[in-house]
Amino acid sequence: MTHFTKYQALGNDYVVIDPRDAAFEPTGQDALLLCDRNFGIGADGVLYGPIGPVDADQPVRLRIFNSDGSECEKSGNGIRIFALHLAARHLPGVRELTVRTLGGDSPVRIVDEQAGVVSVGMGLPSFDAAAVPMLGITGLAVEQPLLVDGQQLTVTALNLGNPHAVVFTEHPTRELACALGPLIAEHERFPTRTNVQFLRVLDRRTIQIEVWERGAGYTLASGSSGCAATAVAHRLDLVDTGAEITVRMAGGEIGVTVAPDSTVTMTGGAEHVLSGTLAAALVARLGNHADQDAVAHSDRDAVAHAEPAAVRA
Ligand SMILES: N[C@H](CCC[C@H](N)C(=O)O)C(=O)O
Repeated sequence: MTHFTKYQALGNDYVVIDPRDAAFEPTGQDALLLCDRNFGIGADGVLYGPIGPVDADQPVRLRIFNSDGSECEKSGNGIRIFALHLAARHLPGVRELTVRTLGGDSPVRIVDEQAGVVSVGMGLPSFDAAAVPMLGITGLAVEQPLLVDGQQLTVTALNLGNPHAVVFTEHPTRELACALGPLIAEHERFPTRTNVQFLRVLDRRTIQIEVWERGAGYTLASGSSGCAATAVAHRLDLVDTGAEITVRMAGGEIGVTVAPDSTVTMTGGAEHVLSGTLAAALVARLGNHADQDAVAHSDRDAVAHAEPAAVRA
């Protein structure tokens, strides 16, 4: 029996596959199928962990996949969700732990398990173009011109474990995110693609963003995006240092603090939505099973081709 759980954080939803419940380690193709809202469970991404021993004093390993099957280095909402899963299943009563992803180690504090409130140290942003990576410039990727579909935009790009590109706008809307997001996310100057935020600073303690995620498309919220946008507003001295900045997103709000040394901390909610069991026929198509037959492959191809064009547009 392969069990899964599903959580959402401000409408950004993740399927959690726990190695204790699953006889397979998901591949990108598996994530694509699990995230498919028609052929699978439906989610913006898949979290696979804890990988290896679980000990509150040691970093706990997590792999993160986007809904297009790509693996990403980090997810702010994903780490908060994973922390709640760990607290519920593996580390009852533990309030502080470290989550290790491809994007580095994130210190986590469970502020209120009942309410699902978790705080995550998201690290130090790097605005160095080489670190983002953003091609075509040397030095800082701050307020750089970017030609998108004949339009000259100004973007500030940064790496916070994963890549982000922030565009200021007076009117952050879903329509704008869906129109320009994919063009920036897939722009040739971002060789590893990028998450994209459309940012409006409302006052020195409040910002608003709309998000186009690399590998997932339009999402209602993104933790790392909220942190990236706050870091950009902070870099340009538009928000206060050391104060909790409220980040408004379509699915809800998180709080982000930029410390005097520029490290970023995020606090926000998440909740367990459902637990379920994957059907045996579906499980047979997941993981690196030696017995996969041609039918299983063609099924998965069908799912891949059924992905909405917008996801990879
Ligand atoms: N939803 C995530 C972002 C996932 C990042 C992913 N889309 C990528 O870097 O490819 C978050 O809350 O931070």
